[in-house]
Amino acid sequence: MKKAVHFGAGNIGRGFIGLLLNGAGYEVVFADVVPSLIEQINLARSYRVITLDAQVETQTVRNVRAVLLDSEECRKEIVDADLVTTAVGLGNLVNVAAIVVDGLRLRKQQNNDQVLNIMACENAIRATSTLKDEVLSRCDDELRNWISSHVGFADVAVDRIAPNRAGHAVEPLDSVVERYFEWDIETPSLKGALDVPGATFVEQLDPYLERKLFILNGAHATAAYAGYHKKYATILEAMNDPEIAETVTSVQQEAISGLVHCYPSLQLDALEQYAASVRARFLNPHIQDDVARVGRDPLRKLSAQDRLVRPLHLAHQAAKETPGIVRALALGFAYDNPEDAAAVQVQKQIQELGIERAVSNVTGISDPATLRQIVDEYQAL
Ligand SMILES: NC(=O)C1=CN([C@@H]2O[C@H](COP(=O)(O)OP(=O)(O)OC[C@H]3O[C@@H](n4cnc5c(N)ncnc54)[C@H](O)[C@@H]3O)[C@@H](O)[C@H]2O)C=CC1
Ligand SMILES: O=P(O)(O)OC[C@H]1O[C@](O)(CO)[C@@H](O)[C@@H]1O
Repeated sequence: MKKAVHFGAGNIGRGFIGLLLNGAGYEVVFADVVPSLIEQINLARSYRVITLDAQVETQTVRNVRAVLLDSEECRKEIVDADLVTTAVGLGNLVNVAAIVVDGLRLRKQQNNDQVLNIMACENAIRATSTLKDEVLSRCDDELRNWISSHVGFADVAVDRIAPNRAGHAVEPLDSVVERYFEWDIETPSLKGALDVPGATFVEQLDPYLERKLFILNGAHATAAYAGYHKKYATILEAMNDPEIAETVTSVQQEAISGLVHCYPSLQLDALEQYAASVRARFLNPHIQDDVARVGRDPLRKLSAQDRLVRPLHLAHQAAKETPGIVRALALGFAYDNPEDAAAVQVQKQIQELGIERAVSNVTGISDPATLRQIVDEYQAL
């Protein structure tokens, strides 16, 4: 049986990646940093994935095990794995990289000729490439050369909303998801054959990845920050507010104008259909998704290469105005949730540096006119 080591046994790890890999015939070994989660998985050896929809569907993922991230067991699991995947949060990839390097060193020592593919399923531009850089920076030349001929690092886009479990899950390991899913895998970087039923294999990932990150995640973050501003607890409540729904639609339209300009392979009609389907997914009445989950870590979400600032630049390249994204960014800077450590850091910057310098620091935006628009919008909130 093929074996996958998946780092991060959280919402998307269990509810999407683990589920699909199990369906593709892999034994899935989860690696996580939470000992109680490891114990629960090893005790149950299975878990449920519940689809939140008009017709609730419950699937059981069997034949799973778990190991602690920083353990000998975890390093050894990499020696004979066919696949390594992650869904740990972009900032945690550095910790995964350190363990993966140790595992690859062991794999090389044991003369394992079998090729391995690695995919980081994080919401970010080319997260696998980020992981690859972290891995290679920790290797000597010999290991680096071996890796280049034996290990494929394929960038991916993952599209499925796995909301907070609270309010939905019954059993401790239940994972809850929406019905829709898309997993796009960039083929040229793969080593050997990879067959995951349900995944989409593409030659060039960027259009797929940016379409998803901007039209879904950028719009979702907008709904979260606008919802928080109006004191709504969930995305559903926020999206039922016509003013917020209008801002979300504007953000999507501005992102689309930049995407069609940048990627001729993307068709306007198809993008508009995708955007409408995304708004319908946000309005799924069976999902209570907290604005705090969707808006989490604004320091990352408001940064230069992420879901709001990058589409803003693409739209500007297409000579389009961006009032929707400007408002979304202003709302992001107004997200002063004291329970979110990154939001607290953003607020600290605003207090210490003033709003204009904080916006420029966090977003990397240097154009004075754009900065002015964001600051004016923030001050008018
Ligand atoms: N929830 C969702 O709908 C989707 C999430 N993603 C991405 O997947 C990643 C994870 O998101 P969620 O599953 O929602 O978060 P989560 O918080 O539910 O799960 C993350 C898991 O990773 C574990 N973890 C943290 N650092 C680790 C490390 N160094 N090694 C191993 N495990 C570690 C945590 O203990 C937790 O169990 C994020 O990058 C997110 O952007 C992507 C698509 C959909
Ligand atoms: O996981 P992140 O990057 O913090 O952002 C949350 C986003 O990711 C998702 O959980 C899945 O794409 C969305 O529901 C939400 O927009």
